[in-house]
Amino acid sequence: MLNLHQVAVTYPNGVQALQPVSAEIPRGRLVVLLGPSGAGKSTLLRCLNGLVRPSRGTVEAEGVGPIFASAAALRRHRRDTGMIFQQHHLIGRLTALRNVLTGRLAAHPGLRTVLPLPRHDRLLALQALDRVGLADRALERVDRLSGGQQQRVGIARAMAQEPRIVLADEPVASLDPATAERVLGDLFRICREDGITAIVSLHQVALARRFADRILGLTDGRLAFDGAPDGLTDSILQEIYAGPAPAGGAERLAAAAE
Ligand SMILES: Nc1ncnc2c1ncn2[C@@H]1O[C@H](COP(=O)(O)OP(=O)(O)OP(=O)(O)O)[C@@H](O)[C@H]1O
Repeated sequence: MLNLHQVAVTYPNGVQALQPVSAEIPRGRLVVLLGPSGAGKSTLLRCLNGLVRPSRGTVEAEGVGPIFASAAALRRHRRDTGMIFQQHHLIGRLTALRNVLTGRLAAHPGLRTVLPLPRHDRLLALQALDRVGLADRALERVDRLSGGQQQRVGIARAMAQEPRIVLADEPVASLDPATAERVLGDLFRICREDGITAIVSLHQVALARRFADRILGLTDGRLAFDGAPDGLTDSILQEIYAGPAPAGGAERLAAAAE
């Protein structure tokens, strides 16, 4: 379970990126964050992984409590939380397996991180690659893989961490539509199989409808929609993407609906 209570963020430059947002996300739920550029999706994800400390409000995680209460709480929460990024943040010259193994480092604090990881970790990493269909590419340099395969390695790295929660910031934004759908399908399938809570920001409404149990729609830092995909009507989409200002609204809505 993840609980956001009145979470608001104002950056030091005065930008109010998030107005008070509250949401309770039960364990295992697959949540998609939608909203136009600048709506606050990344900021919300950064609050959920502890990279941005909210100016107001609290974030609570199951088994941890308020994640900003202490350095130990934040560490515990981060250990439970796998991250997937748009540009994957992989190390190109290392093999897929070595990249996935970095997902195991958090399980070995201190000196263990400079020693070879135990066989158990290598097995977990290989299994994670197998689940995204890349076991046979385990020993290949990551920079020789396609964009979709690299993002699958990113997913495998997050899964090797054995997380309770996965946070992904536009994980398929740089992939072609067919690859994006397959990669996202893999991510949500694994999360569903393992009961992992997933919170994923996307720009594609169709993919959100297809994969999410629940959609959070942000506009101008405000939660404009919180519900099942069925409830995401055209007028709500209009509100999320077009916002109160008409300039450019129709184009943004059309682009998002593609
Ligand atoms: N580190 C920062 N310092 C100051 N302002 C920031 C910072 N990060 C984001 N912002 C501002 O906060 C607002 C929300 O940005 P955020 O990146 O959360 O939106 P987003 O919905 O993820 O957008 P995108 O889809 O383009 O990634 C924007 O106005 C942005 O310019």
